Amino acid sequence: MIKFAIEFARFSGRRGLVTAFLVLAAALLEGVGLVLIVPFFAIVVRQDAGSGGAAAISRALAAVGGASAISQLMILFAVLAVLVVLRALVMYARDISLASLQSAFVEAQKMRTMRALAEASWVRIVRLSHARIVNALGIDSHQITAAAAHLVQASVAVVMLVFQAAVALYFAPIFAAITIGLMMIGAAFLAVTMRRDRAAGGQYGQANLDMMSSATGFLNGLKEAIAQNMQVQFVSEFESILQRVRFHHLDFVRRTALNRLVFAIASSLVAIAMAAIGFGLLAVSPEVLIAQIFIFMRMTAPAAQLSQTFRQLSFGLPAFDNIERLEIDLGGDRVRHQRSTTPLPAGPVVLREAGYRYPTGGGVSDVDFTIAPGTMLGIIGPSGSGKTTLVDLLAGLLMPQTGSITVGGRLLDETSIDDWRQDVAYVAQDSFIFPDSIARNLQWNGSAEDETSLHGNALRQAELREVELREAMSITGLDSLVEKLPQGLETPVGHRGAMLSGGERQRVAICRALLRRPRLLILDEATHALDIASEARVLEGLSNMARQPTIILVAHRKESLARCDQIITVEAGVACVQTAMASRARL
Ligand SMILES: Nc1ncnc2c1ncn2[C@@H]1O[C@H](COP(=O)(O)OP(=O)(O)OP(=O)(O)O)[C@@H](O)[C@H]1O
Repeated sequence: MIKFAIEFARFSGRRGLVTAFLVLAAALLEGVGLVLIVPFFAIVVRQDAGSGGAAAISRALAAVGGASAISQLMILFAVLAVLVVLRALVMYARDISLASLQSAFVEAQKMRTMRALAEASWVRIVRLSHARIVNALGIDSHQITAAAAHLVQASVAVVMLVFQAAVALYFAPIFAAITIGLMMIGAAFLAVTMRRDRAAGGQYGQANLDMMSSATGFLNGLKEAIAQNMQVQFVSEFESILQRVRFHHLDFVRRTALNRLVFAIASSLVAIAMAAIGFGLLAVSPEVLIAQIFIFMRMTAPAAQLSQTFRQLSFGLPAFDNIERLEIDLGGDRVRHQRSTTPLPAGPVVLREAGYRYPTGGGVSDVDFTIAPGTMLGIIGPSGSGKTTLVDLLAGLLMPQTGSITVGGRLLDETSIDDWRQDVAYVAQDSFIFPDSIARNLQWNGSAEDETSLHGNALRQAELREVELREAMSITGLDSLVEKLPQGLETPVGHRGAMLSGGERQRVAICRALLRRPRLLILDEATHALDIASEARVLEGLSNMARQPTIILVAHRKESLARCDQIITVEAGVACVQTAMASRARL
């Protein structure tokens, strides 16, 4: 909790100080209103306010012209009315300030998680379940929003309580001391309960994560599930997880409600005991006794609030721990290397004894070959032989554990990898398609803005982009598809491109990759959904491009590799190079 509080305080900075000032001002105004209760009672019951602070207020009222009880009451009402308005204004500013602080904090948390995800290495990302990330940005963040609110409420309650305790000590020292003593005992019990609440919050968080995993699993396999009538299984699994979520939540709510009930009963009993002792044993005057019991009751409210708030905070804190663990798992704790701004030199991609092995033993070793710029390299091999690992090394998703990869003579390492990725376009066999129009999907290519636009020649740039778009659409055959569609490029493609065929989705993905103007285009079984003739047309178009990128083509069909200048056969993690002639002869 202290860690969370420190992080929140550090984030809040000057804005936090202003908010704290408003919180304090609201508490002070509440306390001043409380002080006026004693003279009110004194005036109503009789004209003697006793001694101490109450008498001082009474004397002050008399001095400002309140000679009679009625005029003193009128002055008190006027002061109270001003205080109520002032307090309402301060609370208005306080609530707005608190809410904006709280949402800014949660927004910053979410952005940190998103950045950690964006900057994480591929090795770390593949180990994580998507549900964990979605859960962190959804339910966990929601819990943190609530925890931040509870932290602020707890600070407000502490300030109010301290102030009210000071007022109570001044007006009714014995009763106030008894109340503070009782609160200390309550605090000791609270510490024990908070540990239990934190454990309950952890179980609740785990149940929510399981729910998210089940939902994403179902969504990812929706088609297969429906086709095989497996919805019932998913639904019943989901239902049992929901029951767990409900159980942990209700258990916590039940315990906090019980806590509130016990607190209310105990404080009422203490108030009755105070009245009995004060009136019977100590012979305290009725107006002073009523005022003191009133003050006691007012003190119990922030105390009860404080106890509830601390419990809610403990219940919500595991979400903060989850996000922190997620960021560590994503590598958020590691120091980012300084990004290089130097483009990689032109020249071949050279692999020298490059290797990458997963802890399970899979991967590739001792890979040696050179890819000349503008050539087409084919990669073939049985399933699980290491093709994807080799491609991930070339794309810079994995760093070689042994040997090296150079581009134009420059070593691919942490300092050059971002520049290299700028030059790479990667198309997977099931590329991601956004639930938007074809045009919007093509715009998501991440290419750098053309230099000409920086010099104000936007029209020229638009013409260039138009020419490139037409060329890319013609190579991929997307032009004839778009012609047939009633809304053309503006046709929506549905969730994950469900309104397109597998081959059409691949055409969109390759077209999008070409618009990136890549230096290296990786087609990782990216044409397998096209029929042989269509695939041949796309590959022919690619090899006839005016500015042909270096192309790496991973394929299972031997026909797909007919245009390759070089073919790598990967078997059990060992890559064997064949020249074009030899490889075509073997195919
Ligand atoms: N993230 C990973 N962690 C552990 N082992 C992995 C990981 N990714 C792949 N492997 C293992 O490494 C080996 C090579 O996998 P890879 O994906 O490179 O093969 P592939 O030739 O691309 O297979 P396919 O044609 O079926 O896609 C396999 O035995 C696989 O189980």
